[in-house]
Amino acid sequence: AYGDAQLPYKDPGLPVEDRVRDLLGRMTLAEKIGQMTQIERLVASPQVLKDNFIGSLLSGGGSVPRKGATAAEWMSMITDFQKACLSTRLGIPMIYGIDAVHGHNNVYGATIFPHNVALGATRDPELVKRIGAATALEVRATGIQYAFAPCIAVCRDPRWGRCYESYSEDHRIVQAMTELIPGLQGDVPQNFTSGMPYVAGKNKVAACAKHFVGDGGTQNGINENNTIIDRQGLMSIHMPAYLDSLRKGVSTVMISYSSWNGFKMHANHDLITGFLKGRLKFKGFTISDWEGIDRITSPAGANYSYSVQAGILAGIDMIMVPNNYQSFISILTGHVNSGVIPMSRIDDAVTRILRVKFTMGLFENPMPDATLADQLGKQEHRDLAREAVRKSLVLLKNGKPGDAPLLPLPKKAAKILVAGSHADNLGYQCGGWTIEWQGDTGRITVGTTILDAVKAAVDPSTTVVFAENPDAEFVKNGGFSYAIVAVGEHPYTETKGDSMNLTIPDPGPSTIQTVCGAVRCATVLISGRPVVIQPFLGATDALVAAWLPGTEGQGVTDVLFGDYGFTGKLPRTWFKSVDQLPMNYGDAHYDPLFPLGFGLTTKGKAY
Ligand SMILES: O=[N+]([O-])c1ccc(O[C@@H]2O[C@@H](CO)[C@H](O)[C@H](S[C@@H]3O[C@H](CO)[C@@H](O)[C@H](O)[C@H]3O)[C@@H]2O)cc1
Repeated sequence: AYGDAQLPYKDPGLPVEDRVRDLLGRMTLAEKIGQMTQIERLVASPQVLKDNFIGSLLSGGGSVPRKGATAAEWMSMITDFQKACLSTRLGIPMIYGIDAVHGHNNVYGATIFPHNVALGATRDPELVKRIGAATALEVRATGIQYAFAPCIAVCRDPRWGRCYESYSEDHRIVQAMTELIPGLQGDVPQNFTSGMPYVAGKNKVAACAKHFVGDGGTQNGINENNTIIDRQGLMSIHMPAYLDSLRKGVSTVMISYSSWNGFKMHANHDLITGFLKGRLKFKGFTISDWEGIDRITSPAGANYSYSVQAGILAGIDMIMVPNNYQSFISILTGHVNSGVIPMSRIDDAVTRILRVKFTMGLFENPMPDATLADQLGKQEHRDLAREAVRKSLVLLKNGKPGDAPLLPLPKKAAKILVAGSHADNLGYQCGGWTIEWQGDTGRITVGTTILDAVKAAVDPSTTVVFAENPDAEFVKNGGFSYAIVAVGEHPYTETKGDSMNLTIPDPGPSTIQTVCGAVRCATVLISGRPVVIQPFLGATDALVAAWLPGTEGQGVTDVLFGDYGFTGKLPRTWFKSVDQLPMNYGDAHYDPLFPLGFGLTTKGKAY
């Protein structure tokens, strides 16, 4: 065999397309299919990667080398897998993907940024770009080169369990927030051709616009369900952000579990091949969702042979299997050998995958860069997250009718009460997709709770009392100058978050009634979406929609105490009743409690 130097595909001086063509021409069918196969780390081993020529791995939600694993331990895992892939005949490096959807959220000690709904409330694309850049560094701190972000769903019904992963009900806001892509990947160069993949090197990561297309439009917000809308509606609401993503060089597009008018997206050749690849000229690679092709049939997996055929022929290039890779590989091999799937489809998929790997420099820098390990949870990133929290909070009420505004609160007071289930719970304030797939309760990682932040913010002479759910006597007799009450939703992810009533769990509402019935109070609502608030809206003096702020709770107190003013604007309509849903800005029956764009302001010392 040639030495490395003589292998054209290994020559970084050659144009990417020449390297792709040379390498593709050398590959066996097994090596090609291996590149199209993404497996979960839990079923991977160096031997499995070598034997099957696997081209990609992932961590599903919560899938970590060890609970609390350090950056070094992550890098060590990636290094072992990569060495195996590089030891194969052609030495094609693997790409490792993970859901870094609000920071590097699977990883202990990572900065956890506010979820997308909060970022939509900031109306600040430049901030989102900076978040992307910080996230890329923290992902690279673990040796990982690929993030399954941004989710550019346009959530049209807050009953959807993933609505907090959507920047807004307004596609224009979602389009603006695709700035996360150049943050993650780097800015595309001059004379860039829309649709080509782009990643600016080893401090950046490949991004993934998801979930193509119409994931946020399912009926009644039922996860993975059916988006019933005409073509004009699909193209005007759910598609625009994909055009922005392609113009910004997004390297991959993940296909949605949902259906469009009863037709599974994972089997939709017209939209994947005809529109995304044909009309929009997308040249990166498409990737299925987790068991996405299995779920083409009902029940899932009922006919995996058909699932493989339909998904690959629709134009999906990489399959997030993620576990039964032997079955996937043997069935796909059979389909090619029998002519059910033409080699040209396989070559198109592998061409796209190799194009991304060559473009991002993976052949030149396949291994983790240990010098980036200290980027994980870096204070500079936490400060950025704190800024994002400040800018995301939406002030819905500030003082009862006839009363003076309550906010900003004085830092100097004799004694204040902090109450509520979400006041001292880092897991609750981070929400789903944090450390565990479904999120968790308690001090799950490094961060600052709202209570921690209040204690740090107030004057040293101010006594801070915490009571999670105090009784009326306690509050009445406590001599408190005012109270801060933090309550809201418990963490959820995907289907587990689907809700038909959108109420917050007890004792949230009663905690508000009890505390605010006895002392002037500011309620901080932790939720992934608008929820039912009428039961306590009259009782509270002030009400702040804080969404899912993440680890940097000081962003909340920065605006509560007036160091900064409230500037956030609702990225979603706040309904009066769930019976109105779906109800979005522009609907004929639009009759909100608070409209899209609503947000009271206060003056802060800083601005
Ligand atoms: O054993 N069970 O009970 C069980 C239940 C549900 C499962 O379903 C699975 O659960 C999660 C387990 O990690 C997976 O993340 C996905 S979700 C999918 O994952 C991608 C990769 O993480 C993300 O980029 C996408 O944005 C997201 O839509 C799937 O729904 C799996 C197992």
